Amino acid sequence: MKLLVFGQTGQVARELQRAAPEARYLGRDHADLTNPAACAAAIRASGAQAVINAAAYTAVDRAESDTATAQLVNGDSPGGMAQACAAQGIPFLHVSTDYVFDGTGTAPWRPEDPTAPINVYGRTKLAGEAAVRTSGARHVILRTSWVFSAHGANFVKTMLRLGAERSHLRVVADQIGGPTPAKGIAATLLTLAAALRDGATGGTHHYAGVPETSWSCFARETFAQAGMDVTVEDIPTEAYPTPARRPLNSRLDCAALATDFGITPPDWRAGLAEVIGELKGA
Ligand SMILES: NC(=O)C1=CN([C@@H]2O[C@H](COP(=O)(O)OP(=O)(O)OC[C@H]3O[C@@H](n4cnc5c(N)ncnc54)[C@H](OP(=O)(O)O)[C@@H]3O)[C@@H](O)[C@H]2O)C=CC1
Ligand SMILES: Cc1cn([C@H]2C[C@H](O)[C@@H](COP(=O)(O)OP(=O)(O)O[C@H]3O[C@@H](C)C(=O)[C@@H](O)[C@H]3O)O2)c(=O)[nH]c1=O
Ligand SMILES: [Mg+2]
Repeated sequence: MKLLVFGQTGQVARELQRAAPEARYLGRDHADLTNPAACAAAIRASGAQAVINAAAYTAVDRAESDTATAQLVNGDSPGGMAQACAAQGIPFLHVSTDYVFDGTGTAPWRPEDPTAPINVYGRTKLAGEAAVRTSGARHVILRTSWVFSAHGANFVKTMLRLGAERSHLRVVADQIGGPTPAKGIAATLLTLAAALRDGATGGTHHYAGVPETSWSCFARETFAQAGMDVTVEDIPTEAYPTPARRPLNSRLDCAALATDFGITPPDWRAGLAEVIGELKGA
């Protein structure tokens, strides 16, 4: 299958490159997501049989003050890509986030549950979802959460960096979710791209790591696996002020993906061991 991917340097894009090196990857210099028309034109010129968008504006705090850019990248360009896919008659796969939910309650969010983002990043990602759904393209919107890998910026790498400088860290313990290895997201996207090509009905699906955990427990497991002697103090969200509000309940119910496609949630602790091994080898 001739596959076109938006994104080259991001966590998911890097894992896609490993799993599907034959696909074509467009970095910022080839397709700038602040320019929706250019993204659509890149698809029309590509001759691709399916398109994956693995690029996004993911700086959650910066998005609060850089709203227009976040909206173009997360909202408008995915819409332009999906419309171009609809016109070409090819499927479009898009990645979204737990941050489209408001984080109330403790039940895992199902794909059809009401969305109500509480920060700019989440609102712009939700706008992207809506634009993809109304484009007329056969599509999958794959929501995931708390992505980590050996590449790019993520919580694991932040913790390893801070833990090398300090023996005591304070980390929020009341935001609960599923850390997700980028490698598993890439494999899932490739499986779904093949299924769409073969005529599967798409829709909105959830894919996140298990078991559910807090950021502070995620940090502790990171230090345990890395063999670092760092104590992690549990703190409430209020004790770690940030420009963007973050949902307390980021649990994603991934049952539909298993029922429809046989894809089950990854154990993030195994994914973490792989990533730490990769970082140590680097
Ligand atoms: N990271 C996370 O924790 C989560 C991510 N997601 C979603 O998963 C998907 C993949 O995220 P992830 O791999 O972590 O992303 P990263 O933050 O690792 O990388 C973002 C990618 O988007 C690219 N990008 C940003 N702005 C532009 C632009 N204007 N034009 C072209 N490219 C641009 C970046 O390119 P450059 O290097 O040039 O800046 C980079 O390749 C996204 O849709 C994201 O919303 C969902 C849940 C959690
Ligand atoms: C560095 C640090 C962070 N924290 C908190 C802040 C925050 O609540 C939590 C995680 O921090 P991050 O900056 O990694 O979180 P954030 O960038 O908001 O992560 C999110 O990114 C976007 C793209 C998504 O789609 C989400 O699924 C989620 O992964 O940890 C501490 O409590 N102590 C610390 O020392
Ligand atoms: Mg971040």
